[in-house]
Amino acid sequence: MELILDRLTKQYHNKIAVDCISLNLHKGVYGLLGANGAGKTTLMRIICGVLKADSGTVTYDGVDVSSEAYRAKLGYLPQDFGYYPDFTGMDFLIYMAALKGLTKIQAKRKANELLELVSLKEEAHKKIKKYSGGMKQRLGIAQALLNNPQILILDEPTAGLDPKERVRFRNIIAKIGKENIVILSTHIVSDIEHIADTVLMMKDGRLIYQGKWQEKSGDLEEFYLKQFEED
Ligand SMILES: Nc1ncnc2c1ncn2[C@@H]1O[C@H](COP(=O)(O)OP(=O)(O)OP(=O)(O)O)[C@@H](O)[C@H]1O
Repeated sequence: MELILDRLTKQYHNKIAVDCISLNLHKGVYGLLGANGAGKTTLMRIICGVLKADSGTVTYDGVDVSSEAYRAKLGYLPQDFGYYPDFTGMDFLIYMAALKGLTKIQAKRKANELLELVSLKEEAHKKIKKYSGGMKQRLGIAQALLNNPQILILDEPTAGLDPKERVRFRNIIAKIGKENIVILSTHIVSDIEHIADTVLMMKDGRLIYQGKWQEKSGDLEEFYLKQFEED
């Protein structure tokens, strides 16, 4: 299980959003930290194959990001995920499962299993427009897991969650990260300091820090703020 980013670069007009990023990722939770505009979304969209890099490659166990085989291993929750407000959580998952090629029976079984995982079983037959922000995010994670992905990409998944929802969310991610590669982006240090096995920090399109973060390394928030002090 190895995801390799090799010298990824992406430029918009005269702005370099991702600047020669190389990384080797294995099983575990990666917390991608960076201020607004650091390039997190651009990088994640490249890893998902939604956006093509100007140069560089993304491969998973040797399979290129542009291939169907790669996509089959990928789960993605974008920043602005479009839900269908009049669908129930269950209908939505079954619909998304059909789009991903599951049969009706598979879809039903998987939807039930995932609703359980994200603690939405009781709300499964409620319309999404009645869901709280946290419930929607959990449903978003569930849809990203429909194809049993080995790579799970979550773009700012904790935005707008209350503290209780954050804890619940962390527990779900920690569980998934035991067996898979999970990359989640945020600009909130406390979202990742307790669950990320590896901290990645981006600034101006570059990776300025990568590594484990433990108590003895000091205060992550302090370190993070220091990187942005001159701004
Ligand atoms: N489609 C685009 N056209 C032009 N510039 C863009 C485009 N998308 C992103 N950018 C610029 O590229 C840089 C990186 O943006 P990106 O969205 O990847 O950052 P981010 O770290 O995800 O920020 P945020 O947390 O605000 O989403 C920013 O300066 C942004 O303005």
